[in-house]
Amino acid sequence: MTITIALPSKGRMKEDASAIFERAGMTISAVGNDRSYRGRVEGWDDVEIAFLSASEISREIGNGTVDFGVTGEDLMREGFAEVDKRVEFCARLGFGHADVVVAVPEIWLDVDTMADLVDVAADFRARHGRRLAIATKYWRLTQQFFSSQHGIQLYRIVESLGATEGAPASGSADIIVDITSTGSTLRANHLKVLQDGVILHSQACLVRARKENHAGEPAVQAIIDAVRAAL
Ligand SMILES: Nc1ncnc2c1ncn2[C@@H]1O[C@H](COP(=O)(O)OP(=O)(O)OP(=O)(O)O)[C@@H](O)[C@H]1O
Ligand SMILES: O=P(O)(O)OC[C@H]1O[C@H](OP(=O)(O)OP(=O)(O)O)[C@H](O)[C@@H]1O
Repeated sequence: MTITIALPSKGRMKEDASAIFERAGMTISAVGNDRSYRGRVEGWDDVEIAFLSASEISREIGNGTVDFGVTGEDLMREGFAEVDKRVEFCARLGFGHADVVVAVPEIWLDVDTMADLVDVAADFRARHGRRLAIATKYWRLTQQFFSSQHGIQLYRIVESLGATEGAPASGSADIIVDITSTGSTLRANHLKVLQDGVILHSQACLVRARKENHAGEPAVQAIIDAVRAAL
């Protein structure tokens, strides 16, 4: 059986992902020329590498079209409901750290916690004639956190495809749910993270698609063991 591992072909996780495999004793070389989207691993003849973007990798693992991948936990949890039934998070790799957070305008002086936001959402329609609007590209994580965990039902998600932090200032939304690492983009846009507003601490993970043909396949466990030993 050939085992396919999807690794980032570009973007912020590319270099660190390759370095982990190198340390794991799995040296990757491109098949054909340097711009090829296929690779192989020296000494591991039954393993092939597919180079994809981090977001494509999460989709391919969730659909089971690749066996393993390196991608952000946020992308997996946003992409698939009940993701732990579909995939196994085999290892947290120690890079690509970012938090998915709820952030509100700094000038909302009396809003510091999710409980405060529950009150704001409840009053919003009476005060403003419409529901609280949340800009995000993380609509699944937002719905789980607001509706299931905090019982907030009165809100509207405004899907954002970029520059989410600008939405409150431009008036297209009241608050945001987005990723932050250094916090500088939030500060530049006069937004603050709620004290209990971290939805997910994300980082790059080695993720395995739960596939029946993995049982009894020694190379599957060998890959997991090699990567864990490299951490
Ligand atoms: N400062 C950051 N901003 C955004 N994502 C970050 C940051 N730090 C780490 N990440 C993580 O990087 C991953 C996204 O990486 P990247 O933007 O390279 O991939 P992508 O979404 O596939 O790229 P593209 O949008 O170009 O297709 C996510 O898992 C995210 O959590
Ligand atoms: O907390 P910080 O360190 O400021 O990082 C957070 C910002 O970085 C990312 O945007 P980026 O400009 O990298 O582009 P992207 O959304 O295309 O990844 C992300 O979408 C945030 O806007």
